[in-house]
Amino acid sequence: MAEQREIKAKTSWRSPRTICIIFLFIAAVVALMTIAIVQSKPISQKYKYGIVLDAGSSHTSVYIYEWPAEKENNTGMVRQLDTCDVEGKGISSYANNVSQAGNSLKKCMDKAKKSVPKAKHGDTPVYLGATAGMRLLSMENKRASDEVMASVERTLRNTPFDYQGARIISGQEEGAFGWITVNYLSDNFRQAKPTMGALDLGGASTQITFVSKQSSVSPENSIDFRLYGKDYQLYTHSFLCYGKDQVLKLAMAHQLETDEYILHDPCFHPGYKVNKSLGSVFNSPCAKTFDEPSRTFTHIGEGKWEECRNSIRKVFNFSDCSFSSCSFNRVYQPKVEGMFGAFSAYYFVMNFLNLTTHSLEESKMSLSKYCSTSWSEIKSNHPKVKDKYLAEYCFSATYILTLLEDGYKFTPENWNDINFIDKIENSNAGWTLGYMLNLTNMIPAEAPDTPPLTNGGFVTVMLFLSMAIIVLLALSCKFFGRPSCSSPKEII
Ligand SMILES: O=P(O)(O)OP(=O)(O)OP(=O)(O)OC[C@H]1O[C@@H](n2cnc3c(O)ncnc32)[C@H](O)[C@@H]1O
Ligand SMILES: [Ca+2]
Repeated sequence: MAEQREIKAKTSWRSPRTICIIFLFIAAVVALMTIAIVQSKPISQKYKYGIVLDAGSSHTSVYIYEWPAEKENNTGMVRQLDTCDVEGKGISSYANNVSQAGNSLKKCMDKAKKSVPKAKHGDTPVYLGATAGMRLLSMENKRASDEVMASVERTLRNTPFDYQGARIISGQEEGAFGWITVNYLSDNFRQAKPTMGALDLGGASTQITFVSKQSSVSPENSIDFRLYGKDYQLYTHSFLCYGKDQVLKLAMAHQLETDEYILHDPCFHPGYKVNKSLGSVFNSPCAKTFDEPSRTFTHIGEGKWEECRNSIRKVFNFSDCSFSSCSFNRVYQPKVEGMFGAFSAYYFVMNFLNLTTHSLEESKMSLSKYCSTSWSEIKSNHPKVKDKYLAEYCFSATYILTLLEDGYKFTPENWNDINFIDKIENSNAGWTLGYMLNLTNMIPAEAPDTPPLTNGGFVTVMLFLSMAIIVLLALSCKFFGRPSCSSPKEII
């Protein structure tokens, strides 16, 4: 009897050992469930979408972005899902045929309807930003510019997407959002890495944006951002009329001042000879208007690189500067610092000429040789490239080198800090992604909360707790000696 009582006392669930095991068991189960709830996010990946139309001076592109719905504040999460190049020229070319401006976008918007899942159409914001071509049109003819914008707005409102606006963005915004894009795609914000500057060369304007330690003496060139808990002071400037199409007009207009009938152009290949209308040069507010725009002149190539560079230098004013330092045209610019990403026409041109990894001196030598090559040889070497692009590569690359070296003051020593880039992680470098991230509040000023454990830590804790539960279960079986825990043989 006494022995039986002793066994009973030993196996009683009130014994300190049993209470301890039960307590540990409950604690382990509670801990396991709490961690699972806190750590786990919904496993099904729900995506969100956004569409931005880049209505540039030379053409319009539609960019469709995608990101996991529950991770929108994590940088590096938005990716470019699809793009569509609108057929024809930029929307500013529809000044005399405004209704076609909106119609020109329809094919690409139909493509966007296929890229974004139907159920998400209504929740997908669509934005249109117009750049330098429309800035010039609005200076020249405000009414035509308003009508073009109204026409594109009508088309976008007629899509199933969530229309959020169509506007002409400022040069400052264009520069700053290009900088946000390249640094977001390089994950420089979240990792607090040094940022890279952004160089954008369009058809009608060009932008330079970078973080400078020198405090800005010119408020219109300065933008402050707080991103992911870090302050950034940006220097930015957009030069209207210094995109590569407008600068070509400026350079030709300068040369036509001496002879209005024949233009012997050192920036075009020997053997190039084309009759052009004066209007094709003087039809922009960037170049003075001419009295007889329909009269023609003969454009003759000479292929002399040194002379080409000298003629391009004439479109810059390097002399007057009322600040401690200037780029050109009396615009303040601190010394360039750090790495740079150069995109759009910088990339198209330097990539075509295989100059993206050359030093400054090598680029000059190579370009000098290329410019002196005859037009017939150039054409036969590149039968598939558009004549307009092909004829202009010598001019465009000479302009790029002059802008970077004489304009922005890059030197042979820091030339290789410039990376000529098209895409980063499959997304195009350009202002559109930064614009959308800003309008959807997807880059927070402060760093967002991170999960309490890393994935590795989470798995380790879960494994440990699971093993603890199994051990506790085994122990409790042993101590209570309950039949359900015994082997089938023992039960029999
Ligand atoms: O920023 P803005 O000034 O409004 O102009 P854009 O947005 O239309 O300008 P892009 O960057 O699209 O293009 C810049 C220039 O490069 C030209 N371009 C585009 N693709 C090219 C290629 O493959 N080779 C040479 N030039 C090209 C284009 O015609 C423009 O003159
Ligand atoms: Ca552009």
